[in-house]
Amino acid sequence: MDGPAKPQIRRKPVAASQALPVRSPAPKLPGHRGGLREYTVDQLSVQTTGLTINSSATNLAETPAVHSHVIPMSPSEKSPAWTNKLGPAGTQGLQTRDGASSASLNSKPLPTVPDDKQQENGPPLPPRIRTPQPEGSSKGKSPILSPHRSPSFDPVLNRSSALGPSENPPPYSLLNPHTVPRPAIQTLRPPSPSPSSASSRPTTPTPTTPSTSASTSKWSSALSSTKDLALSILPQNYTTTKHHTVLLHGNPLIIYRGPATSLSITIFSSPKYPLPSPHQRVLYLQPRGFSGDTGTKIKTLMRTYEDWINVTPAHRASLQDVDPATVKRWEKDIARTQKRLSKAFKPEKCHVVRETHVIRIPAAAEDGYFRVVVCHKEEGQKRKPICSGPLVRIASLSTDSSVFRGAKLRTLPLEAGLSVASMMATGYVNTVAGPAMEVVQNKIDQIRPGFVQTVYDTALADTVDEQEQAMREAAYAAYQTENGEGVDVIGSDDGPEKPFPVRFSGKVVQGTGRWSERLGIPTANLGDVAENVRNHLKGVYFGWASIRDASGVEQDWHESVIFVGPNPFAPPSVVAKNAIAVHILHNFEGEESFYGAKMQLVIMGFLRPMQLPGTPVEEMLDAISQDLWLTMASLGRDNWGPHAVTERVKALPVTTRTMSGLSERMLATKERVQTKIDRIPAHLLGVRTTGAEVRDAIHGNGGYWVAR
Ligand SMILES: Cc1cc2nc3c(=O)[nH]c(=O)nc-3n(C[C@H](O)[C@H](O)[C@H](O)COP(=O)(O)O)c2cc1C
Ligand SMILES: Nc1ncnc2c1ncn2[C@@H]1O[C@H](COP(=O)(O)OP(=O)(O)O)[C@@H](O)[C@H]1O
Repeated sequence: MDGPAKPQIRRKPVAASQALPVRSPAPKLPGHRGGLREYTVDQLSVQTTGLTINSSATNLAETPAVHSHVIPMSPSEKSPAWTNKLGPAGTQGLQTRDGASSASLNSKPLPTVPDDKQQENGPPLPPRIRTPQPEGSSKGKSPILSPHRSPSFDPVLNRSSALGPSENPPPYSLLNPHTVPRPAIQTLRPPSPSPSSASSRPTTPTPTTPSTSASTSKWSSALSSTKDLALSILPQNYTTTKHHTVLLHGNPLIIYRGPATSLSITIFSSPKYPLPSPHQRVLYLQPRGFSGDTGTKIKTLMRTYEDWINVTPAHRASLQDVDPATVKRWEKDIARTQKRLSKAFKPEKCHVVRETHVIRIPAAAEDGYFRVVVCHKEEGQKRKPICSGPLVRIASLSTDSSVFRGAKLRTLPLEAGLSVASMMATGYVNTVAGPAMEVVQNKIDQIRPGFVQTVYDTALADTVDEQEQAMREAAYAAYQTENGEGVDVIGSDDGPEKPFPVRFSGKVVQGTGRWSERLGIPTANLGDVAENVRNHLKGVYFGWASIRDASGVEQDWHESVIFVGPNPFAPPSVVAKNAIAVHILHNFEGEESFYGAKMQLVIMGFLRPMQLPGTPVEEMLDAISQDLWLTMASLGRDNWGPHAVTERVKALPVTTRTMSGLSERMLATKERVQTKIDRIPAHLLGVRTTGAEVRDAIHGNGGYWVAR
C-alpha cells in the first residue's frame, strides 16, 4: 500500500509574460512521431517527451423561446460600442445568500464600483434551499435530445427556426446504440443528491434522435449527472449587494450549443436605485480564471481590445412574447428570491425586480468560468460596474485538457464529470453524423489545433521551433489562476527528478471493467510489462503515453495518469501482482478500445500513494480530479514536454518548417474540409467547430430583455 512518500506540490509563480497571444489548445505538429532521446536508469530506458492538446466544444443551455415578435430597440437604446480599455476585473466579495463571498472563486476587485454600491457585509440571507422543479417532465433528458423539435421562434436568430437551410439535423437514423463509447458513468453522482437541474426543466425543443436508445440515455445521463454535480458545486443562484441582486435562472453549467447558447438572469435593485436607462445599461460577460490566450481570442473574434464581452441583449420583448412555460419558471425563481430578500432587508429597502435578460453567449466566450457584470455606461465615459451575477461554467463537450482551465479545487469534480460527459458526447457526434463526420472531424483535428486560430489572429512565429515553444507556454498559461498566484505543479521547472523519467512499454489487455463502471474513467490495463517496473513502482504517477497503431507506428504522446498497484477488483491471489492501469487524458473519438495495442509510457513523476480499496467513490474521484489537474499543469512546462518533437520537425523539408509554409498547407486542407464540416450542425451536439465559431459573430449580440 505504501508507495514513495507523497511528493511536494509546489505553487508555481506565473509570470504575466506567460499569457501568450497564441491559442491554447496547442497544435499537433504534423509528422510528429515523438522521436526520443534516451537515457538509462537502472535497466529502464528513459526519454523526454512532447505535448499534444486537442479541442472541440458544445452547449445545451436553454434558450427560452419567444412566441411572437420581439421589439427591436431604437438606435439610441442600443448598447454603446465598447471602446473602454479597462482590463478584466472582478466584483469584490459580492454577498451571496449564505453570506459567503463570491470572491471564493473570483478574487479581483472591481475597480470602479461606486461607493454606495460597494460590497458590504449586508444582512446575510438565509441559506437557499433548491427545491425540485415540478415541471421537470424531461428530467434526465438532454434538451438537445428531446424527441420533438418545434419550429418555435428562436430569440437569437430572430427567425422561426434555429436551423438554417444548411443546418439540417444530423442523420439520427444512423445512430447505432452499440457504437457509443464507454464509459458508463452511472456512479458519477453529486456527493449529495440535488433534486433539480436544468435537465429537469422544459426547454426549447431541439432536434433529437427518435429513439430512446441506450446510447442516448447514457449520454444524456452523463450530462444530467454533471449538471446535478454543477448545482452542488456552483450552487449559488444569486448574488446580492446592498442595492442590487442578480438571480441566475437555470443551471450554472451551460453547455455550448452554437449561436443559441444563452443564459438568463433577473436583476433586482433597491427602491432608491432603479437601473440605468436601457441605453446606459450594458451587460458584460467577464471571464474568470482565464489565461491571456483566451483573452486574445475574445479580442480577435469580437474585434475589441478588451477581455470583457459586451453581451447586452439586442432586443426588448414583453412578457407576453415569451413562452409561458419559461415565464412560469422565471416567476417561480423570482418569487423564491424575493421571499429571501424580504427576510434580509427592511421593507423600505427591499430589492424590487427590475429586468430579466436572456443573454446570448457568443462563441468567443470559449469554455471556462464567467459571470455577467451589469454596468452603467454613458457615452464617452468609462463603464461603472453596478453588480454582477453568479459564476457560471460555459462548457463544450470535449476532452480537451483546457476544460480544466479556471477551475479551482472545489470545482474540479465538475471538470472531471464534464470530461467524462465529453467523451461520450464526442463519440455520439461521430455516431450520429456517421463516417463523414468522423473522417472530416479527424482531418480537421489534424489541421486545426492552434494553427487556424493563429492564422486568424496573431503574427506568425518564424519557425516551427518557436511555435512549439509557444504552444507549450500557452498550454501552461491555461492553468494560471485568475489572481496570478500560479498553479500547483509537481517537481522543479528543470524537469523530472531521479529516478524519473522512466520509460517502459506494455500491451493493452482487458481488465475487469469494474473501475470504469464505478468511476466512469476508462483505464487501459497493461500486460507484458517488465518485472522490474511492476515491482519497483507503487502508487499513482503521471507521464506521457503513446499507442502504436496496428502497423506499429507510434502515435502522438498524451498526458496520462498511471496506476501501479494491486487491482482491488482482481480475483484474490496469494501473492498479489501489481497491475498497471493507465488513463490517458485524450479523447479517442469513439474508438471502442485499443486492446492488443502496444503502449509506450514515460513516467515523469509521482502523484500520490494509492488509496485503499473500499475508499468511497467520491473521495476517489476527488483524488483523480487533482491527479488530472496536477498532471496537466506539471507536464505543461518546458522541461517536461516531449522535446523530441522539435527534432522530428527539424527533419522535415525546409519549406514546411516555416510557420507560413505550414499554415498555408493547413489552410488549404481546411478549405477542402470546411464546407463539409459546416453542413454538420455539430454545435447542437455540443461540438465547437472553427467555422461555426467564426460565423458566430454575424449573429451579433442577439438575446432579449424584459422590463418588469
Ligand atoms: C489514475 C488512477 C488512479 C488510481 N488510483 C487507485 C487507488 O488510489 N486505489 C486503488 O485501489 N486503485 C486505484 N486505481 C486502479 C483501479 O482500482 C484499477 O485497479 C485499475 O484501474 C484497473 O481497473 P479495471 O480492472 O476495471 O480496468 C487507479 C487507477 C488509475 C488509472
Ligand atoms: N482515455 C482513455 N484512457 C485509457 N483507455 C481508454 C481511453 N479511451 C478509451 N480507452 C479504452 O478503454 C479500455 C478500458 O476500458 P475499461 O472500461 O476500463 O475496461 P477494462 O477495465 O475491462 O479494460 C482501454 O483498454 C482502452 O482500450
